[in-house]
Amino acid sequence: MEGNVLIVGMGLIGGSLALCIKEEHPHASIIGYDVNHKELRLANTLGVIDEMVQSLEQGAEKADLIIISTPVTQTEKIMKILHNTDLKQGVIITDTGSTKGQIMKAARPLSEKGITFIGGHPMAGSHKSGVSASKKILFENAFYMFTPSDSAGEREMKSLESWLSGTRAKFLIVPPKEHDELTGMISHFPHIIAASLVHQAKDSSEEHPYLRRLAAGGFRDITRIASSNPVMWKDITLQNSQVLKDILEKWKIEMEEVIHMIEERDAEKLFHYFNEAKVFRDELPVLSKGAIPAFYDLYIDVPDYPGIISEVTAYLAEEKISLTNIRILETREDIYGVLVISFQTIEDRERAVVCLKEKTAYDLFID
Ligand SMILES: NC(=O)C1=CN([C@@H]2O[C@H](COP(=O)(O)OP(=O)(O)OC[C@H]3O[C@@H](n4cnc5c(N)ncnc54)[C@H](O)[C@@H]3O)[C@@H](O)[C@H]2O)C=CC1
Ligand SMILES: O=C(O)C(=O)Cc1ccc(O)cc1
Repeated sequence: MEGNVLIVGMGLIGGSLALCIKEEHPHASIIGYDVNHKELRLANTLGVIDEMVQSLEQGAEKADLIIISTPVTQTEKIMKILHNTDLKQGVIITDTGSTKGQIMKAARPLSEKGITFIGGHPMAGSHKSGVSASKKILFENAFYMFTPSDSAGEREMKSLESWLSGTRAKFLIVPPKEHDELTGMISHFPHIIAASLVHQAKDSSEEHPYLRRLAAGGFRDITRIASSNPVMWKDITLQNSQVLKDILEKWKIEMEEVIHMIEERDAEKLFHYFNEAKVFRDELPVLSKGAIPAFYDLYIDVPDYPGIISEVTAYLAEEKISLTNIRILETREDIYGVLVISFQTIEDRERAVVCLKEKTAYDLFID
């Protein structure tokens, strides 16, 4: 497709979408705008955008597609500004916000003016933020949810799907209420729980100086999302507040029940509690991307000598296998540790196994 695409908010998601659109539609012009001039200049220097503008209006007036990828409270403000801006006939406005109910309410004045707004939410991302973390493959095979407003017809939906076809995501239309209930449960609520686990561990670390070192393994993994952008999560929590309050009330009751099982030393109920969770979790699809992206870990039992990490990563680099994270698990005092490398896809991990089996004699484990 050809035309001008304005991306407002040149962070992780805006940058990744810019890369996807440019790859699929090389003749389109990608214009970037961000209140953070440093981030905007970086997007330009990295070649993520073709042009930068100094004001929202300057970019909006010439855009055929406007993508708002800012924290959700800002998205509402930007929609108000766009409502009062002279836009091109036929422009499509979409967003990438993690909440949809309040944003779709804010879209009504735009629809009443005949401007097409299609709510959007790519269900993939990372705890990292900023344009330097953006990647073309971020949304591959992930769900991308749309909440079209009344002003969006089939033609506009098709046009937006074409613009975004380079994401290689699976498009899905859902009503805003259902969107917020679903994401509240499987994305927003887990973020609150991850943050609360870290808070409890922090309190406990004052009493137990070893805690920081022991928390370096599994605890670090299950709380990874607590390292996400706090501004973004403050906004999401405020916008999806009713859904989250209801879930947290249920969670409080469930935790009371767990306390009761422990006090009563009720082995059978405790067994069922863990077993039901295991059965449901084990049945979840493993190969598709969910709301919280999966990372595929490979454990490598490495000997203790300097330069071991660079040796292993060099083998992977030779085969052009990209990794997303690397760390040492220090679970025992007497051994150097296990090297854990995370990959974004199961295929990358399989290639890494083949490569390391060929080039080293280290034991490899997959969880
Ligand atoms: N991070 C993630 O994994 C995912 C995030 N989202 C949603 O996408 C949106 C963007 O998230 P990220 O890219 O991760 O955030 P980010 O923090 O990487 O980027 C946001 C950018 O928006 C800019 N910005 C803030 N207010 C602005 C304004 N008024 N005008 C112009 N620019 C402004 C910031 O300076 C920043 O560069 C959020 O609404 C978030 O809920 C959706 C899916 C995944
Ligand atoms: O980093 C992670 O695992 C995430 O949870 C990414 C994410 C953040 C916000 C979303 O609305 C969707 C996905």
